Amino acid sequence: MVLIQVALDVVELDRALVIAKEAVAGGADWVEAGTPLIKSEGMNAVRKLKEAFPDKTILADMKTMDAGAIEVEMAAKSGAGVVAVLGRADDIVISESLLAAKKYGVQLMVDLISIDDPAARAEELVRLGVDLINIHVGIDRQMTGKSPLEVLAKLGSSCGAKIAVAGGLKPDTAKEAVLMGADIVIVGSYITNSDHVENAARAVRTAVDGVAAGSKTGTVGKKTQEEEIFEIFNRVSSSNISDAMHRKGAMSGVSTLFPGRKIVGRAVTVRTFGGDWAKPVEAIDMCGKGDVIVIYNGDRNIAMWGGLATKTAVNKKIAGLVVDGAVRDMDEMKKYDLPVFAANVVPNAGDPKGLGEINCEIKCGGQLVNPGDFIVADDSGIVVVPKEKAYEIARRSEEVWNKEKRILDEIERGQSMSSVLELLKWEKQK
Ligand SMILES: O=C([C@H](O)CO)[C@H](O)[C@H](O)COP(=O)(O)O
Repeated sequence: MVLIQVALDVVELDRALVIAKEAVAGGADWVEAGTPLIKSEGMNAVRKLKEAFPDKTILADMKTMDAGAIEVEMAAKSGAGVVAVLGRADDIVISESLLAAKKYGVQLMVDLISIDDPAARAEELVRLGVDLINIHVGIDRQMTGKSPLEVLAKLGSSCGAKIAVAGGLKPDTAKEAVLMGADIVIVGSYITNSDHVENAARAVRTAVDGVAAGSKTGTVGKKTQEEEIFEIFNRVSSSNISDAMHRKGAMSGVSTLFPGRKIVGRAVTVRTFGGDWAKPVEAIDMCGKGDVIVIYNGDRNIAMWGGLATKTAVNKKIAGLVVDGAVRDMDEMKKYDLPVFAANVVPNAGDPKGLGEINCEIKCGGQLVNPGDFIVADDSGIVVVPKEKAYEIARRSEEVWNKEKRILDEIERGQSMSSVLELLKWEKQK
């Protein structure tokens, strides 16, 4: 039977115990004290998990790089049945860890996270006596689109050890991993950030067991990164994205004119001056469906956009308009289905002189915007996501969104925000 290991990558022990209970109820076999939990709570996390689940295998994800014997001993004596060390550690560390594992009657899992040639390292590890290897793509690399299935595919049919797979797995990709030979699927955030942990664990269990029962399975429908970016940005908020960008990227002094309307799209940039509306209007013709016109006007007291331009933009199915400047004809714009974000609304407009340019780097709301950058704008504000980082930021903002959903769930269950987040414990030490 394929095993499901729930990875408790949370820092609060109380939350970890609650999540573990629900995950086990949903079908998880092994319970992992994740590295963040171990760093936060030490071996107490392993002890408490073993106390709570005496019949379950507890894995301590130590990510050991040195002093393997001591770390394996520590985890084993605390109740771990499996201890995870890093495959990047020296062979002597692996050998010492294996000796300690045998001495204390526990299994050793060796994690191939960030290994350049996983197939070659797996062979070396098997020669050292390792019999459980984790094909793992870490959280940060996942944000750049890397998948453990790609690594698993390179490993070939068998490397002579049992194979665990970890790294952003969900029911469909867990199923793929089993189809590709995985013996253990390790699932963290899909389960731990779910607002219904038991159901999430059960979805993985059903997917995995379905393969064992020979259920038909197609390959995972691979969305393009662009499709994933749009799907995520349409779901998360500008606040989530700002958090994912460590509070970078948010415009100032520009806000929505029509509350409740959201923009997600790629920027067509325009630089113009003092209300000159020639380039802004010409830019409409250069937009594709779903693009966002982003304008720097340099003067917030003379309009360079109004009702006629808005109607033209709607005809072109443009996603929205963001203006570091003024617009006018609110009465007309209200009739059209175009989200508009601006710095000011005035009745006076400039002339079509043709100064400025289209699709150059501009500053809008204090933020640099380049053609093709992603713009996400909602009632909380406007964030600019550089096109070259868009996939990573989308995935990170999805993580933020998932975590907030989980915290909200606990607040809805009656806990206070400060207790859920253990604020007093994590305040900067005085
Ligand atoms: O080991 C892990 C990661 O390095 C954080 O410690 C995770 O447990 C592992 O990646 C599984 O978690 P997800 O990737 O969130 O499924």
